[in-house]
Parts: sequence; C-alpha cells; structure tokens
Amino acid sequence: MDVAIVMGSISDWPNIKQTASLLEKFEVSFSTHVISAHRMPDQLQEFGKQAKHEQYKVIIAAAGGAAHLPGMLAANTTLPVVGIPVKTKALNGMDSLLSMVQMPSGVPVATVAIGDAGAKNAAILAAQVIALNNPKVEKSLEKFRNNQTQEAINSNDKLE
Ligand SMILES: Nc1c(C(=O)O)ncn1[C@@H]1O[C@H](COP(=O)(O)O)[C@@H](O)[C@H]1O
Repeated sequence: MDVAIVMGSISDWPNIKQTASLLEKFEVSFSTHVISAHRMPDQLQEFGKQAKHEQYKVIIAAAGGAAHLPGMLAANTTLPVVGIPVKTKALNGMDSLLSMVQMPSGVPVATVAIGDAGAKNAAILAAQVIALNNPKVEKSLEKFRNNQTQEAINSNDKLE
C-alpha cells in the first residue's frame, strides 16, 4: 500500500471516508486504521516506526480535539504526514487545527483545512506525492484538475 489513513477514532470515519473515496478515484492504494495516540500509545508508536518498512510513502492522519495523533506519528517516522483536523462540536475544529498545525520546528505535519475541503485536499496532496513515481496516478490527477477547471468554466452558464 502507498498510503496509510490513520484516524483517532471510528467516529472520524464519516468525515474521512471522502479521503478514501478520492484516493480510490486516483487509483492510489491505501489502508485504513483506527490508532489513537492517547488511547493506544504503544500501537501508535509501533505503527509509526514500522510504516517505512511496510512500504508506505505517505501517512494521512485525521483527529479531532486534542489532536496529537498526527504529530506523534510524525515523531515516529520520517515519512511525510498529512494532518486532517476533524471538525468538533465544542470548538468547530479550531482545537484540532491548532494542535496539529503548530508543530515544533523539526517535526512537520502538513496540515490541511478543517472539514470537507481538508479531507479532500489530504487525498489530493498524498496522490501528488505518489504521482511523482507513478504515471497512472499522475494521469488521474491531471484528469481531475481538467474536469475541475471545466466545471468552473461551465458554471458561468448558470449565471443569470
Ligand atoms: N485526537 C484524538 C486522539 C489522539 O490524538 O490520539 N485519539 C482520539 N482522538 C479524537 O477524539 C475524538 C473523539 O473520539 P471518540 O468519538 O472516540 O470519543 C475523535 O475526533 C478522535 O480523532
């Protein structure tokens, strides 16, 4: 598998399944996991340490609230980690965003936006990394971009 999607909880899945759907669309191979840094610290550390041996190229890590999961994965691997801040009821995801975007120098998490745009952009970002060595994925990305451009152009027809 090229990409690992790791979530802090199964409750993140309704948001994160769109990340998985987009990876499928780009024909990027991926696996999905629930591994909480807080609730499963040993498993989280083990996963981070083994990720490179497992041949993953990118890790997408989604978590809400005190979202330490992406940072702790990043601390345990040199693979690129894309962080998705999951929207929360209490603070609308600002808590998730700030806990992953403000990483200390030396241990980056490539943090995307809160919510649907971020969940999709994480998949696109991961696919862009995979496309560097995979012409099929590169083609899928180009097609996606061209369709997006065409849809934006066509939306002019809807203006009155
Ligand atoms: N932020 C973390 C971590 C972590 O960072 O280790 N583990 C779970 N969570 C988050 O807690 C929220 C509520 O989880 P539950 O619904 O399971 O109580 C989820 O958004 C999850 O990502």
